[in-house]
Amino acid sequence: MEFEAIPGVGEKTAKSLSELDDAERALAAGDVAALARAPGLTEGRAAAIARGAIRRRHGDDGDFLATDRAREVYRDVLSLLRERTVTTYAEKRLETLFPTASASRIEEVRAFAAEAMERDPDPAVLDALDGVASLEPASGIRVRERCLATADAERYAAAKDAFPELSVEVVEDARGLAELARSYATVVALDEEFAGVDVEGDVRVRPDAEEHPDDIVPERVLAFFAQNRGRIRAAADVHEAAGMDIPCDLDSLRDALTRLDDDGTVVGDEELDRLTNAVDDADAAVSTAESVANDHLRDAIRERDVTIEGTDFLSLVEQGARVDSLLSRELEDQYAGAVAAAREHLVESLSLRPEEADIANRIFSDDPSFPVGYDEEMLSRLRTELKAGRDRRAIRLKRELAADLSALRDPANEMVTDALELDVELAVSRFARDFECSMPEFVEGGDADDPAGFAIEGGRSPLLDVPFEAADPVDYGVSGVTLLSGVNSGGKTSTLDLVALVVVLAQMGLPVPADRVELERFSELHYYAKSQGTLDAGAFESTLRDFRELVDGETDRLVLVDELESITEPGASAKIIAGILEALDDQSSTAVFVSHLADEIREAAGFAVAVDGIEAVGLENGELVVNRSPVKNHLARSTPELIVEKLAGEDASGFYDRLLEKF
Ligand SMILES: Nc1ncnc2c1ncn2[C@@H]1O[C@H](COP(=O)(O)OP(=O)(O)OP(=O)(O)O)[C@@H](O)[C@H]1O
Repeated sequence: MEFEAIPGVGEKTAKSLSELDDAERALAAGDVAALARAPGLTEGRAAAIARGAIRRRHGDDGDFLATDRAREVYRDVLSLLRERTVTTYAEKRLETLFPTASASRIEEVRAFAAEAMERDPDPAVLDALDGVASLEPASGIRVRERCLATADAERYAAAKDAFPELSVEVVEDARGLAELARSYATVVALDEEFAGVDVEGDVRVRPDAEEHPDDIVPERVLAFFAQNRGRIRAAADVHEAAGMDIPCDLDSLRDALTRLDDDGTVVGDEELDRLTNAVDDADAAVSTAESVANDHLRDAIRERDVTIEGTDFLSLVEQGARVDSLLSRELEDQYAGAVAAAREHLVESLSLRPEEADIANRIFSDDPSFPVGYDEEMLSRLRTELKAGRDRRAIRLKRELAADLSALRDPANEMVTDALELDVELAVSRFARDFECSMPEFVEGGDADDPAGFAIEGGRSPLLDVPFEAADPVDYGVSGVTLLSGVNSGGKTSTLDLVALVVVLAQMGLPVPADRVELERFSELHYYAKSQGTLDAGAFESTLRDFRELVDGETDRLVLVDELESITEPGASAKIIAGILEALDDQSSTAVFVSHLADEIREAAGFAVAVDGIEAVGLENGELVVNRSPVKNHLARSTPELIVEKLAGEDASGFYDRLLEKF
């Protein structure tokens, strides 16, 4: 696959993607977790790459969100969804959802969302999700006691690539191999021709090394599991809490994980512990054993009366004999007892096995001496023997555990990926539940004269500045081009926001916060927020240029414009808006223009522009009581008109009545 052809993928990223097994499948599936496993790719980058690949697959040009305000609404939607994730992965994965005009993409996400909405956001599952994150390749492994050896330059380069944790050495012949075997505990020869070569040391011939990396470097899989242990355990907990299918035997997985230390060493093996302790304690034990022997002998001497005949004594003195000979003559048994006690102490305190005890016993000599001393050389032999035993045991355990864990690597990856995907689904499910959503229905686009537009029943926007529970449900539908009039603060802007939100969600393939929604599949969303006041000539000109583009291009757009009149003086505004409406009407767009100049625009327009109105149903304690659902084909009375009307009712002078007639 040509990774460079994916938008935003440079050469470096393309290279790291191509190092990934199965990158094509991951891209096609938008599998951010798998993509994030490529060297040097973060989840955020992976999400962007997946988004590009998805767009390409569905022929989406990425133009759906055509204005800043439209993009803002999408960002708000993403925030609402992201707030409902537990893992960073799910946050990033949600960014692969985007509004689009592509029917196939919408359908794909709708199928996912429909399943997601069935998911039960059980607090126990959410709790367990807290510890889950994408698995990371093991890092920081450096094995010094093992090396690879080859006589072949190509093989050398390949092995260096495949086994960055090991030294790779070039050897010419058996002699070279023998030399290496002296510096490394284990040498793995890669060339077939070394089979049967007889050299001293631990030399293995493995021409198939690259196919069995976990055999050659068991540290790799051990470090992978050690470094990702928390995440894997959490993913297993998620599976149990959510009742998901588990792709391996959990007890064996958990058991294997408890046999691993954080740094990838194997723990919990009695024999290894015994050997490790024996190596560590050997010096101290010998020194204690020495004291034991000396105490023993001292006590024995103290308790004994040594009788020696004068002639014997004289001859001893004349021979220049030292106390040793006296010892050997008179106290042989006592010495033997003392040494036996020392040996017993040594063997017992180090829990030595018979072969090891044979060496240990020779640390104390059978020849009597006082004080009792020990043989340094023998002690060093014991130490070497114990160390070798310990290292053999450790590597054997590593190999065995690595073999168990190798088989669990795929299931562990699968469990973590599934748990992370579950978090994405649960975010959608919680969104749908929190905002009482339903799945929108797409209807055919209608025809040029009568676009299908949208129809919302019981829509409530989670983006309002009031709590969601306090939002009044809004019913509103538009097909074709419409003006939306209404009292100040009646909810016109909020209505446009709701329409934009619903359409963005629907075209992302997601459920919408309404009882029922029907809409056509719009080609683009153009949403213009209210301008902050009269524009200077330059800004006004560029706004007009924007609208020139708006009326020229794709059909079936949804255009939402909030109080465009404020950009310039009212008379000119009405004429400009009327002109834009005419052009939009010609190209079967659906448009809602919020305006206080509905009458003037209608007059200036060359066709019958529909006007809907958000009405105040009255004044209550000086506050407007508003019906938030726009009334179709109804020019809403303005706030001033309502107030004049109220005053007219309270005043008999006739002044307010005459004012009222002017409206
Ligand atoms: N559906 C609703 N439910 C509850 N409150 C709402 C709803 N719609 C709007 N509001 C409240 O009314 C306030 C004013 O709404 P909005 O700004 O949309 O009115 P507007 O008609 O656009 O005002 P203006 O005439 O100033 O442009 C909002 O800030 C919100 O608090």
